[in-house]
Amino acid sequence: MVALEVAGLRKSYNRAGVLTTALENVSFNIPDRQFISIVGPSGCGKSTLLRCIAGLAEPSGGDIRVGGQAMHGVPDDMVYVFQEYNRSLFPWRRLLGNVAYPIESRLPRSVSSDRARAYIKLVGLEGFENYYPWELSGGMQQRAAIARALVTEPKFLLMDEPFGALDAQTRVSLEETILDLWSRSPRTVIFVTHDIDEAIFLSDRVLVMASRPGRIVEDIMIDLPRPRHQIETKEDRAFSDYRRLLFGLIAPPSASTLS
Ligand SMILES: Nc1ncnc2c1ncn2[C@@H]1O[C@H](COP(=O)(O)OP(=O)(O)OP(=O)(O)O)[C@@H](O)[C@H]1O
Repeated sequence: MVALEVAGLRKSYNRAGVLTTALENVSFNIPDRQFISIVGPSGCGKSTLLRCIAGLAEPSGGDIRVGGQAMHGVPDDMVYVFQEYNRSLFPWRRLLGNVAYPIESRLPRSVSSDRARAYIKLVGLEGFENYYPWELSGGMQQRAAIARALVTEPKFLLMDEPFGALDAQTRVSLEETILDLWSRSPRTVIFVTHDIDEAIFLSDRVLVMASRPGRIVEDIMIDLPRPRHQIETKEDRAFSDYRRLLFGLIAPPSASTLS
């Protein structure tokens, strides 16, 4: 079943009379529960595309349909995880209060608290329920932001460079966590990243964008077995073939000819 349809999407920004076409004629469908990454050079419109899908930016043209329905405003069953984890948590709330926040007004307190504790455990933060965000490391804060996104059990998880500000080791560990969460409860994920290896490692499919205007130039199915492993998967010959293909599509010609 198609979870999301994007057809002829266009988005332009008018800033002080200067018109920037961030997206031009972007079209694709995402089946239910697919894990899809969007890669492309800086400024090609990845975040703009994600923001339009999330209802955070108004398209200038084209259609976005969620579950077959035209989208109006911010869809209920979609959550967004940003790169800036330190700005997405409430500093005055402890971890448990932060994670329970999206569900506490619509569920009895004991239910929301139990569910928040379950997600805190799933992201590996059990024992830290009473800590404030500023008492947690960057990786732990991003885990908390992921728990808070998932506690609503959304159909769609949208992530914009969620691990971009983390060190390499923390990033690897969070990639494992996201794959583990997704395998337990597959949902439609749209994941924006600059990192080609990360996109291949996580995804069922990678959309490649190019700039000026922002558009999709390639749509690649990633046919690697799951579960995936940091060592075995990345040593797979097919992984390096995808890597070479994507690098050639994204890197400027001078970089791809360097030896
Ligand atoms: N609010 C805005 N007002 C004006 N122009 C904008 C705005 N947001 C984005 N743009 C422009 O739209 C284009 C696409 O930007 P966008 O942030 O979507 O790209 P990106 O691929 O996510 O970039 P990066 O990888 O560097 O985060 C860029 O030229 C950018 O300058």
